[in-house]
Amino acid sequence: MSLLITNIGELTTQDAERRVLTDAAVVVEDGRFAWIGAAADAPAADDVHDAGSRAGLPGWVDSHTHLLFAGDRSAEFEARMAGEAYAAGGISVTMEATRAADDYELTRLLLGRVAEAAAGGTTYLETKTGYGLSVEEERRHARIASSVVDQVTYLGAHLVPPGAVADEYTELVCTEMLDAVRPYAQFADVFCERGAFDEDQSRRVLTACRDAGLGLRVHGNQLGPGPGVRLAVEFGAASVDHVNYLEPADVELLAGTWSGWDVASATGTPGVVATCLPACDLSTRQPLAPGRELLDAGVEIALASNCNPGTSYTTSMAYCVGTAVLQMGLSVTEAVRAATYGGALALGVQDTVGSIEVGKRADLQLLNAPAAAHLAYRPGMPLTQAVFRAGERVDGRG
Ligand SMILES: N=CN[C@@H](CCC(=O)O)C(=O)O
Ligand SMILES: [Zn+2]
Repeated sequence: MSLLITNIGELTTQDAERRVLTDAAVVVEDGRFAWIGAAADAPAADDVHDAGSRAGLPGWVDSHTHLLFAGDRSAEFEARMAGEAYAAGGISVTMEATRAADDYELTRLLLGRVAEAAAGGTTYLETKTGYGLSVEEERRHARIASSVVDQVTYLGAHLVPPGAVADEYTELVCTEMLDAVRPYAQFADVFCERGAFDEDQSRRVLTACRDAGLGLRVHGNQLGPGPGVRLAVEFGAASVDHVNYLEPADVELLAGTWSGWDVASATGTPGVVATCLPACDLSTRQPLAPGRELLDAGVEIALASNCNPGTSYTTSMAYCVGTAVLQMGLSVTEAVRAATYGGALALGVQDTVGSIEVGKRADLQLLNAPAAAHLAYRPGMPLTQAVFRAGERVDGRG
């Protein structure tokens, strides 16, 4: 079966030339883009979807989420809005609630959040463990997550659970817990921050997970300057996430990892992606990550929702894109790229998703708007009209 999506008023491809086509069409065959061009030249297909002159763009690639959780932390949020600082310790509140939820309940909650993300245009999703924090619970969460999302990141090193001794827990994360989660995960992560894991503990986690064959990422420089970026670069991590407090040396280190990459043609060897999480920054009252500075230094950035109950309870990538344009100094094109191709780079799947190119998975969203600029021009409006993942509608409206 082939599908022609035609009458696309503005098509933002995010291909190597960053082409934006007008009056465009795409043909999908076997779940992949088989043809892209002017609507007037489009070949026939078995099925036709008329986009009604709407704007089309790649589906969002959300490269940083913590979707597997139960419980509510709105009181903690309210306290923060009244002036309290965010502290890593809140993670244990969610740990308790999540441990208490059975498989059925956790799967139901996860599916609901994935459906919400899809309705908002997300077509590729990563999620992390990190609310289990025991061998059996981390295994259980990884198993459930792997049956629902595209990629699972092992985050046993999210918090030293209450009552545990930091060095003993770190050893568990590096041995028995890692073995238990390994079959379900593609990446590993560590929350390298004051109140979570220090530099030495983070290095032990990254070493063990790298030796177990997992790709690496780091939660770094979120609550203050620290060693997160330096460690991510040292270990050749795929991404370092948060990056709110960067010293000039951190930006330089990150830029150095991109020396073998040609930004203009998106070819070469990718470096360490800096993942900015604007919804989290606003919800924790941290300075917004310096996305503009990073781009200007030649660093590829990603935008992600960081959906979690503590610091960022939203799956809305459109909100992140709008904020990046309105408050971080990115152009609409740069923000859309960071939320699509940038996310794909952070997850190592840029050859498969993240742009509209022949051969890639047919992940595309249509907006109830004539141009992608409306994402920032009309902030907060529910603009997503239709979402295709591998050529199939996933927005629940089709
Ligand atoms: N910073 C670490 N982990 C999450 C927050 C987790 C929580 O507070 O529950 C984040 O990415 O912001
Ligand atoms: Zn996170």
